[in-house]
Amino acid sequence: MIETTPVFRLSVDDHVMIAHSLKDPFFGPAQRLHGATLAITATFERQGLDEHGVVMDIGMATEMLSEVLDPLRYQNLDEHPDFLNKLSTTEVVCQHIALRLAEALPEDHQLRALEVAAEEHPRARASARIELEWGTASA
Ligand SMILES: Nc1nc2c(c(=O)[nH]1)N=C([C@H](O)[C@H](O)COP(=O)(O)OP(=O)(O)OP(=O)(O)O)CN2
Repeated sequence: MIETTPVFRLSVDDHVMIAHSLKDPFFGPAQRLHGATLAITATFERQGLDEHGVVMDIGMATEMLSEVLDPLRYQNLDEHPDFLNKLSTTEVVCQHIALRLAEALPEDHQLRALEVAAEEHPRARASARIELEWGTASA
């Protein structure tokens, strides 16, 4: 009989509309200013469940993701202070959201990782995963 405590994952979704330009010849026409609607999934991971039988409360996870996305909504990332002198690729946006979520977690979160995925269009997705150590994040 297998007795290992499972790793559980809870995911919540949201979306964010942004504009940006990717100022590197690598990106061809996307060097010009263009818009994107990113469908965001945040996944929280925990070994075992808490005393309520959950990874974390869905309402709390949904609210945290929404609050982290609020400063990005309808923004031109070329002008956003957190993306100055950065290429705001989907990967970099995922990293940014993941770090902000990690910072927003309560100190006693007991999670072991979180992951943020962004769907740029139905055929392209990127994600960033952060391993957590009880309140501290390592990228
Ligand atoms: N790994 C990534 N590659 C690209 C990203 C990204 O965020 N991560 N972003 C873009 C553009 O912002 C845009 O989403 C797509 O631009 P496009 O020129 O249409 O790029 P494609 O690679 O889809 O198509 P091409 O055949 O290269 O024109 C681009 N890449």
